Amino acid sequence: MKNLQDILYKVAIKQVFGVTNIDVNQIVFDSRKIEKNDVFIAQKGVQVDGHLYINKAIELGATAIVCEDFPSDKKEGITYIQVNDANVALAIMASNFYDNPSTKFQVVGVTGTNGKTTIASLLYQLFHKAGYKVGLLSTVKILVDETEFKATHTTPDSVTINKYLDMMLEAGVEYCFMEVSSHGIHQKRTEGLTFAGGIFTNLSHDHLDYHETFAEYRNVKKKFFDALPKSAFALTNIDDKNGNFMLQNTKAKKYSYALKTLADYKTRILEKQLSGTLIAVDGTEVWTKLIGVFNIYNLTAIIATAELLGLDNLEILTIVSQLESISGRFQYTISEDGITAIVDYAHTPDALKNVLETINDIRTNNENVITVVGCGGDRDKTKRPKMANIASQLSNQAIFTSDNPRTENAQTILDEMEVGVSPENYRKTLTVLDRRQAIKTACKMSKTGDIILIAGKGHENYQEINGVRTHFDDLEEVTNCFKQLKKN
Ligand SMILES: CC(=O)N[C@H]1[C@@H](OP(=O)(O)OP(=O)(O)OC[C@H]2O[C@@H](n3ccc(=O)[nH]c3=O)[C@H](O)[C@@H]2O)O[C@H](CO)[C@@H](O)[C@@H]1O[C@H](C)C(=O)N[C@@H](C)C(=O)N[C@H](CCC(=O)O)C(=O)O
Ligand SMILES: Nc1ncnc2c1ncn2[C@@H]1O[C@H](COP(=O)(O)OP(=O)(O)OP(=O)(O)O)[C@@H](O)[C@H]1O
Ligand SMILES: N[C@H](CCC[C@H](N)C(=O)O)C(=O)O
Ligand SMILES: [Mg+2]
Repeated sequence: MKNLQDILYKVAIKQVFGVTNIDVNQIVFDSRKIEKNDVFIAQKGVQVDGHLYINKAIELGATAIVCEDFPSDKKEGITYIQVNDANVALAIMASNFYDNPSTKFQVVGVTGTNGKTTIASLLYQLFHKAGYKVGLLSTVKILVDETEFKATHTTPDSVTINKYLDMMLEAGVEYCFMEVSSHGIHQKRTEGLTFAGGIFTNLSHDHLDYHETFAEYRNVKKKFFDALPKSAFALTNIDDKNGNFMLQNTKAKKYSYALKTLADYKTRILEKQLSGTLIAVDGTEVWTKLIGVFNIYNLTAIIATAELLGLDNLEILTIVSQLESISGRFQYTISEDGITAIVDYAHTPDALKNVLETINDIRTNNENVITVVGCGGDRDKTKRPKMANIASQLSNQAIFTSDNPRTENAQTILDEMEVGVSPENYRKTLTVLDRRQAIKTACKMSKTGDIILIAGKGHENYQEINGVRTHFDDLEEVTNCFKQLKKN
């Protein structure tokens, strides 16, 4: 139980009806989860308006309501609090409820279109190997020291974030690395948190269904840096054309990293292979198992962050050479016949282009690159033709298939992808609706030395069709195909 007055500290309140000096059980924003003496926050969502569920919440036991508009029929004995922005109020209340855990240890946020999971997870690994207790909030999983929890979002809602930060504190965690998605910033899920630092990776096309324009998407990302406190560091990739823009109005101490431009932290690539990359950091040569120029950007951000958080330089570089790649990020397996299959979470045009360029860069002979790729349903439709164009342009064979059609018609998604293929590349493309069959087709079409890229799902272990998720794992599928082919 917490006193409502205490958890309302710093919330911009417009009007109060009833008493605030009462004890509340939990902060809940979904009426279906209300229990006795909870406080219900009514959010104006994307699908529905939470204000419609105020009375339902009261029926189930809510004693206090936080909302943007007062209902016309206020119930006796219930406290109503009117706020300007229910999402902000929720975030501040959630932080207060757990006694502001983010102020008590170092929380670092990573934002940008691609590379958030990679950077946050590798920072977790690095600090863990350096002997610290670490926390992670990522697309793939949540880690409280070594205990793993399932992630449902890249950036969870503010109650969930603070709940895990509190658990981390209890477990003696000193550093937490978390992904900060554009949806998260826009829906104020990270409002009220005190960050020790912020990292910008890059900005390219994604989520233009939600943010409508690229400028709006870019401005949302910038807001994360605008809100950083003076005590924090703000680290940006200045090789990215929006790198400087992100830090324009931040109060935090500004730092930059790059591979090309002059920057505070700079890395040079010396040698690229399928087994890893040789890099030079401040004149020291380091071998890393990570592959692809984009991953060297990620690594540079990681090295800079570890330094900014006070780790010893030599220790950082020693650990960097031991870092393991993240599940579903350029994860590869080689068949007995010498066919390489790479599973990668590239689900944006830029990521797909980077991964295919990396593959083309490291392949040593004239073997074929076969790409299996799809685009998610109920997501940015303008990505579809672009991704199909990139896949067909940069591969010898592109097989378009399904990737979580969700509530959309899977064939329609494929039709929308195909529109992006230039006429000279038509002959290199094929559509196979069923992802399992598409992977099988790729395996059958390949011969020794060929590289199969299976893009878009990475670590995901499901395929979502019409709201139903069934088990599906790209790596598992291709491994099975390899075994089958061997038998035949
Ligand atoms: C588009 C989007 O971001 N939606 C998020 C949003 O849901 P919503 O606005 O649709 O909610 P809604 O259904 O309209 O309901 C509005 C309010 O009424 C409440 N309600 C609703 C029904 C009811 O019976 N009672 C009730 O109280 C809801 O709890 C909610 O508070 O708020 C919910 C609660 O926090 C989120 O779970 C939900 O994430 C959905 C599931 C989602 O898929 N989000 C994705 C797009 C997302 O956030 N992705 C980013 C990563 C993107 C990336 O960078 O790649 C992420 O951070 O994960
Ligand atoms: N720095 C980078 N620049 C461009 N592409 C990258 C970078 N890092 C990773 N990628 C590509 O993007 C894919 C997704 O990487 P990652 O999961 O780290 O990104 P993310 O930002 O967490 O994505 P999400 O928005 O889904 O959480 C990778 O599989 C790889 O193809
Ligand atoms: N965070 C991204 C992941 C996309 C992954 C892809 N497999 C898909 O389902 O579209 C999103 O929710 O848009
Ligand atoms: Mg992620």
